[in-house]
Amino acid sequence: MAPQTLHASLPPFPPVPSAPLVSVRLGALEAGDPSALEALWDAARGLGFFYLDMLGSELGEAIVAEAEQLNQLQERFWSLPNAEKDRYGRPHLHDFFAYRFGEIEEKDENGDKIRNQNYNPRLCSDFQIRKDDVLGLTPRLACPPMILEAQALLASYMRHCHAVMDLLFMHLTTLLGLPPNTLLDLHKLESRSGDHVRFTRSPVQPFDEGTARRGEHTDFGSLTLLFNWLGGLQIRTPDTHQWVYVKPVPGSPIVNLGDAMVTFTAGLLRSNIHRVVPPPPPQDALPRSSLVYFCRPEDDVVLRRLTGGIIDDQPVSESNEPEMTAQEWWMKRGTGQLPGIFTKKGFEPFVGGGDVYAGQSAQAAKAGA
Ligand SMILES: O=C(O)CCC(=O)C(=O)O
Ligand SMILES: [Fe+2]
Repeated sequence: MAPQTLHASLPPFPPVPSAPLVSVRLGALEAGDPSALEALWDAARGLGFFYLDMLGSELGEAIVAEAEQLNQLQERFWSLPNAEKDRYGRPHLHDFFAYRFGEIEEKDENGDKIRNQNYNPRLCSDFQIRKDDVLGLTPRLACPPMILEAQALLASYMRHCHAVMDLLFMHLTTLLGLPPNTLLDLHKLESRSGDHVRFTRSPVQPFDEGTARRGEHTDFGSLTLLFNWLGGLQIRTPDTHQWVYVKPVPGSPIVNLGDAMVTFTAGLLRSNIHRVVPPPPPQDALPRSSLVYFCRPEDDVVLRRLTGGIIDDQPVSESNEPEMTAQEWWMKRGTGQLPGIFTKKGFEPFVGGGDVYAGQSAQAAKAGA
C-alpha cells in the first residue's frame, strides 16, 4: 500500500503555472525499462530536474515512509529554543555542516547590524546531518539528543537514498557511453564525502524579491533528492527564463543534478538554477520545511571532465581555473568563499556588475546548497 504522506492534510497547491518536470518511475529504472531511461536522459540534459515516482518500488516506498518520519523529526528540531539550536550552529560546530539561519537585517544609525536574538525573526534556516557521521566514517559532530536517538532511521534513510543515487549513476554512466561503474566509483557510500541530509525551514513571510534573489543557486554536488510538502521551490526555466513553481507531488520527490555532473560531462548535463520563495496562497499561511539528501563526489575526487563515451565529443574549453577536489569545492562554495554561478559554460565567478543574475548568484553562494 502506498505510504501515507502529509500532503493531503495541508492546504492544496493552487493552479498556478508550474515547471514542466517529467516523472520517471523508480520501479521502471530498477527494471531497466528503455522508456524510463529515455525520460531520465532527456531530463538530465534538458531541465536538470525531474520527479522520481517512488510508488510501486519497494525501495522507493521505504524512502517515502522514512521521509515522513524524518519530517516529523525536523518539526521537533525546529521547535527547539533558538539558544539550543545555536549550540549546533556555525561557527561552533563546523563551517558547513551546522545549523544556519538568515535574519531580517535591522541596522542601527551607523549602519551596523543589530543583533537581537529575541527581536529579529529568523528567516530561512537549515540544519545538516553528515552521512559520514551517521555511518561512522568520521568522528561525529555534536548534535541534539533527538538526532542521536534517530540514528537507525537516519542511517537507513541515507543508505536508501544512496541506493537510488547508485541506480541513477549506473544508468547515466551507460547513457553517456562511459566505462561501466565510472560514476558509481566516484560516489561510493562507504568513502568519505560531503553527502548530507538537510532539514530546511522557512517561517511564514511575505514575498520579498531581495530575499528571493539571495537564495538563487545551483546545487554544487552531483545529485539531490528533495522532499517538500508545500510549494515554494521555483526553477528558472532554461527557455523562457521565467521563475516557476515546482508542484509538490505525494510519493514523487524531486531529483536535480548538481554542478559536479556538469563538470564531469563537460556541460552535457544540466544543473539548473533554483530558489525557495514563500508558498503560493493558500499554502502561504504555514511555515515550510523540506528534506534534502545531497550526494556529492568522494572528498578526494578531482573535479574535472571525465574521458570516454560522448563526453569526448564535447568541445574543450580553455580554463585557467585551478582544479579542485570535491571537498575543496563544497567547502568553498558552501561557505560563501567562491561566489558565482554554474552554467553550461562552467563556473562563472561573480566579479561584480554586468549580468543581471551575477549579483544574485554572489549572494546565492551564501545559500550554501
Ligand atoms: O526547499 C526546497 O524545496 C529546495 C531546497 C534547496 O534547493 C536546497 O536546499 O538546496
Ligand atoms: Fe538547491
